[in-house]
Amino acid sequence: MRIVIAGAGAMGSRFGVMLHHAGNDVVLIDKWREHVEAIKKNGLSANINGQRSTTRMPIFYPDEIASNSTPADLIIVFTKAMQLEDMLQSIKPLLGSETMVLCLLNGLGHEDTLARYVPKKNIVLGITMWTAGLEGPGKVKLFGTGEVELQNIDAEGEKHAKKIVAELRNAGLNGVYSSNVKYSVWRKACVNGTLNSTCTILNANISELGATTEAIPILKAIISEFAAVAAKEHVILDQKEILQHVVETFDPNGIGLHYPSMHQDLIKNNRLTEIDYINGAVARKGAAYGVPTPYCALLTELIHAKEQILKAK
Ligand SMILES: NC(=O)C1=CN([C@@H]2O[C@H](COP(=O)(O)OP(=O)(O)OC[C@H]3O[C@@H](n4cnc5c(N)ncnc54)[C@H](OP(=O)(O)O)[C@@H]3O)[C@@H](O)[C@H]2O)C=CC1
Ligand SMILES: CC(C)(CO)C(=O)C(=O)O
Repeated sequence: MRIVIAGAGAMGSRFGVMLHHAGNDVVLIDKWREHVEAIKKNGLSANINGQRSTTRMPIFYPDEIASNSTPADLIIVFTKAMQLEDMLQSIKPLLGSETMVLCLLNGLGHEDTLARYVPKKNIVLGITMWTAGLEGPGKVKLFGTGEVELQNIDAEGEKHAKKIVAELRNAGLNGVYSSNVKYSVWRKACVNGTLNSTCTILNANISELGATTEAIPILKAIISEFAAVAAKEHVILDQKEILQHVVETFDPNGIGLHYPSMHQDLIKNNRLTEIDYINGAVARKGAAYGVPTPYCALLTELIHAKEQILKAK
């Protein structure tokens, strides 16, 4: 399969490396200059569960995409939520009538952005519990395990979405076809809504947060706000099962030692965060539906305040 990874940061690098090793023709697109130059010169260096290896894959800046490029079979977008629109604009030459676009970004509402650039029959939406971190330009750290749940958003796309699941399984990425991706997205948003902003404010990894006596009451309160807002959109969340799913992430032998991507963005890299697409989205929707969301609203304000204190860009 000719696969383009649009946004080859931490997660794009993970998916790029694993899909390349499974025999796909993988091309990376990114705009972080030092990272792109390092990969062009030395390949992508990955520390995979303690074993270092180098993978050579073509990488381009968005402005290097020629207007007469051959369309990709599959484009996996892996920017931050607030960068998605710009990326979709840049990759227009790679979008053919048969090009499927898979979006696994954290947060809510990406299908609306995608639908402005991609026909609905070609959009595949999903979530992932894989993790990844950048060690520096051209260097990624890929620890632990994970899976991908995905589904076409239009009935016409089902055959293609199932083919993507097979391709992800072949690459060891543990693809699963979701029968209700809207539910999967809200369930994953609960994971990010409980872990990402809290670990960022507390400067803690997931296990450290989980070991505090405050963790469970805070998690329960946040999940109940997500559930009340999701119900207004006809998605009925199983709060007990979701709490259990989040508690499982505390395990240090799983992803417990991971610092959520929001922590990597703000504390490690001084970057703006995706808070407006996670707790911020729930607070906004809550206000519109008349549903109180005090935890989500406060967490959003605290993260924005921290972005300002740290002068994040
Ligand atoms: N990291 C993790 O463990 C996990 C992350 N996620 C989600 O996956 C998504 C990606 O996260 P992550 O990989 O951590 O993010 P990164 O910041 O590591 O990677 C995003 C990359 O895309 C590049 N980029 C953004 N916009 C453009 C553009 N218009 N043109 C070209 N390149 C662009 C960025 O460049 P630049 O740096 O110059 O902006 C950056 O290198 C997010 O939604 C995140 O929440 C989900 C599960 C786990
Ligand atoms: C790994 C996980 C689930 C942690 O919240 C994540 O999605 C992230 O880091 O953004």
